[in-house]
Amino acid sequence: MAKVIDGKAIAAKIRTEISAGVQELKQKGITPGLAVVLVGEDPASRVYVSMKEKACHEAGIFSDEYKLSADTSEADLLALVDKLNNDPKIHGILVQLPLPPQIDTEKVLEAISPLKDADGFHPYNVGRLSVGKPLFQPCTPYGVMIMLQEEGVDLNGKEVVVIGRSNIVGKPVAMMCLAQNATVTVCHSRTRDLADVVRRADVVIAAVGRPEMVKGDWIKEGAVVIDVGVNRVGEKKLVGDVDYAAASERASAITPVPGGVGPMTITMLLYNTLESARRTA
Ligand SMILES: Nc1nc(=O)c2c([nH]1)NC[C@@H]1CN(c3ccc(C(=O)N[C@@H](CCC(=O)O)C(=O)O)cc3)C=[N+]21
Repeated sequence: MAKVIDGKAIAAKIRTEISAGVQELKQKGITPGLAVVLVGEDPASRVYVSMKEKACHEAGIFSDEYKLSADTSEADLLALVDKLNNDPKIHGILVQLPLPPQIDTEKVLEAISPLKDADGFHPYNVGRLSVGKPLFQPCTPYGVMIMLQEEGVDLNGKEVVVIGRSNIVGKPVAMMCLAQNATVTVCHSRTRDLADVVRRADVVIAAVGRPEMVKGDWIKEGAVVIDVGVNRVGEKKLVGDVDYAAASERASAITPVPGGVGPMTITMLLYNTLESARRTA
């Protein structure tokens, strides 16, 4: 039976360190500040935004929330981003995705100052990561790397298989694993014989967004399984991208959903905001 990697516990430990860092900075007269911008009424997004606000509050980080109506124009959103870029109280800016169709997402992400880009989605920060000189690293993949580190998983020379090639998780986590000398394979919907590719993996990182797509018999005996999926099935139930029960029979360690990668995502957002404030000090 696999060891359960307790994301909540790791997140709690790191949040304690972040709170201490925040207090230290406050003594120098700087309060880290995060601006979160939500456009529209998507109920899931609202939940995430309030979780971020609560987490900031607990860590002593100033948080400023902007809730804009679903019909907000691109120009109005760009004007708000510009205002936040120039606001000295704000060290991190996050524009919650997805954005409504009248707004060009790339344009907005590129308008955020790369020095306040707490999500790490600006092409400047994407480039910094891919040349091995990261400034802001995207929160979910960063959280995955911290979990592996906390579990004592050494990636040097290991086979990592990433399932999913999104800009938010798949691509950046592949870069991060490469930086730690893993042999990285990135799979996607066109990958042939996906099950066989996954069977090679010492570490599987599933980030496709399809409930329980990764089957237990795809997992090599003793592999580490990181499940980034957060799929709502039915009214309330949350499941990952991995068939957890079956995969646990073969893996040496596995992240649950919920309580795995999710809590780490918000933790790394707090961390990025703190680091950004430190850089201004
Ligand atoms: N610009 C931007 N940055 C984001 O980081 C971003 C975003 N847009 N849009 C939406 C997604 C989603 N996201 C999550 C954060 C925490 C949990 C989390 O803590 N989940 C808990 C469960 C929460 C529940 O029960 O719903 C868990 O997995 O244990 C999940 C998902 C950040 N996102």
